[in-house]
Amino acid sequence: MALDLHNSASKAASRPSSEPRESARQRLIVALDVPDARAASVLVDRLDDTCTWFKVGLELFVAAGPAVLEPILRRGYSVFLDLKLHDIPNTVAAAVRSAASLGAKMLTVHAGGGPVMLTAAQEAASAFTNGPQLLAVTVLTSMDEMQLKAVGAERSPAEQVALLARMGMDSGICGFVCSPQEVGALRSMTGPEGTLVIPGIRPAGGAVGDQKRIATPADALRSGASYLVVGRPITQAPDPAAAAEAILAEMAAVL
Ligand SMILES: O=C(O)c1cc(=O)[nH]c(=O)n1[C@@H]1O[C@H](COP(=O)(O)O)[C@@H](O)[C@H]1O
Repeated sequence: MALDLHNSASKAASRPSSEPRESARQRLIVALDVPDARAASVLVDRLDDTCTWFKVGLELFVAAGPAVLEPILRRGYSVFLDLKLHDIPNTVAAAVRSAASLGAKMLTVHAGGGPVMLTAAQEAASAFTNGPQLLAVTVLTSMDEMQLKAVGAERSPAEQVALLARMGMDSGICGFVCSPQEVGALRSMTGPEGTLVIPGIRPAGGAVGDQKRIATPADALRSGASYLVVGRPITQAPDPAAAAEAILAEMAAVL
């Protein structure tokens, strides 16, 4: 069922503002990287009040389908649909149209798909009044210089991110996903109106896992991030709500 909840009261809007924790809460996106809708529902329950955004990515979307967004949206959360679309322009534009009515506020495409694909995706998204904002994923935070070389990209991650972001901007896109290490440079390129969504967030001393280009929540915000995407440091913590609160406190301290 198509949902249009953009005009309904959001979690953020329905609560009194108590800056700066409230500001932090509105900029924290928790990645629901779980295997099924039941696990997602349990996490959303446990994290209530610690964030206003959830990210639905490939693991959950492939397992549970578009219907998994519905209960999250009904509870007033904003949804970032992270499908990282990357295909020929016609196919990506069609997928953007299919995703546009699901109620998500942000949707990812891979910048590596090239300028024609990005332009087609942006044109498809722009045709929807309440469609999602497109975010172009630049260089995955799990890639370092060696892995970039392995796929034939000779530039450093920072140079490659800048090249892809420039290409995205030329295609009409003003939202990007990059690592916290490039967010400052991208902020200079986009100015204040750019939406910079930043994964690769690791509280000091926490497990890094497969991420390569990382920084702490405070450093990412200081460098100019609009939103922080956090998965395992919260979702795999023994007490996810307490882990989220600690990240909110760190964010709030620099806001
Ligand atoms: O597009 C993304 O969200 C994304 C881009 C990127 O470059 N790196 C990255 O980690 N992500 C996503 O951000 C989340 C990070 O999860 P954790 O590493 O568990 O915090 C995952 O859901 C990734 O799919």
